[in-house]
Amino acid sequence: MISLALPRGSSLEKRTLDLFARAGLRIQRPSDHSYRGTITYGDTGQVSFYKPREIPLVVESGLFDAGLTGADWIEDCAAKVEIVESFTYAKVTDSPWRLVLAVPEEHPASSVADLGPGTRVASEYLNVARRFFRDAGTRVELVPSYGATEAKIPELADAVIDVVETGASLRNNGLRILETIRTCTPQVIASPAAWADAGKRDRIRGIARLLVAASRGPLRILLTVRAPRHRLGEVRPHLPAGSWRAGVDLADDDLLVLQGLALREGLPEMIDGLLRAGAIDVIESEVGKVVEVGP
Ligand SMILES: Nc1ncnc2c1ncn2[C@@H]1O[C@H](COP(=O)(O)OP(=O)(O)OP(=O)(O)O)[C@@H](O)[C@H]1O
Ligand SMILES: O=P(O)(O)OC[C@H]1O[C@H](OP(=O)(O)OP(=O)(O)O)[C@H](O)[C@@H]1O
Repeated sequence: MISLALPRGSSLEKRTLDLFARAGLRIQRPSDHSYRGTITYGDTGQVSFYKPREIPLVVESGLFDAGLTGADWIEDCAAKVEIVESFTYAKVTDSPWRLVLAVPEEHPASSVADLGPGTRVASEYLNVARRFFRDAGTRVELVPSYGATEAKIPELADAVIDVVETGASLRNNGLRILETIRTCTPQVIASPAAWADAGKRDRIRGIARLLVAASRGPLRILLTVRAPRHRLGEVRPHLPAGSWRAGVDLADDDLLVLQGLALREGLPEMIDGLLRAGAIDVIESEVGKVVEVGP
């Protein structure tokens, strides 16, 4: 039986649960306010909901076999965990978010080196901030923040290190990015103890594989193409890479049924090419997930 720590809160909880659902990994809990539940994957595992910043430590210590949280908190905790997989969703977009150093629009600095000693920098990510300024050789005063970090300027701070996803929060608070410290993604992590256990490692890998399949599936389309056997040579170069022969049309031995996974981008041109090369029709089907065997 496996135990998982999943993120609680407005930023990662909903989209993480959506991903598990699309992966076919059923998480059940009595209500959205329950912090404990179960996951069904072969047998039944335990799921607990923790704040993203706490997850690296409860996984590192082995209290949980695995977890999912933001790379920013894994780095801030300097947690010794196995990074099993990364995804690209954030709170509202499907792109990585960034940890940035930001200052008011009118601030004269053009890089971190321009911040004078005694500059007050508010952040929730105190360890990342400490390492960043040490590496930059800049002495500042770090001010702990517990959220709404941009609001600390001007009373409590002169600059912030905070999360940027769409940039709306910085814009709305009259701030601009001075330096990007790192880009971050949600990551599946495993405890060193669970990773050393072949049975648990297999389970964690299996879960990660299904999550990857569910996150990539919707980017692709399954194309089913019917083409006369004698036109195969012309049609083949227009098929998606890695296509396969699915069979022969029941009504016509000379008609091949071909299939392949195509990316959504460039699909209209691919279909035009197939029809021009001799295909008699092309069927597009939505893909749920493509589970690949992996390393
Ligand atoms: N747009 C975003 N804003 C804030 N955090 C984000 C965003 N997108 C992804 N994240 C990531 O989600 C995690 C949020 O952690 P945090 O402890 O701040 O919880 P939260 O979900 O924002 O909590 P709350 O609901 O209390 O605001 C971090 O890893 C963070 O970087
Ligand atoms: O670039 P954006 O898309 O605007 O996203 C980033 C903002 O969102 C988060 O704040 P949140 O609303 O979660 O409040 P908090 O700071 O209190 O956690 C984060 O702390 C940033 O302020």
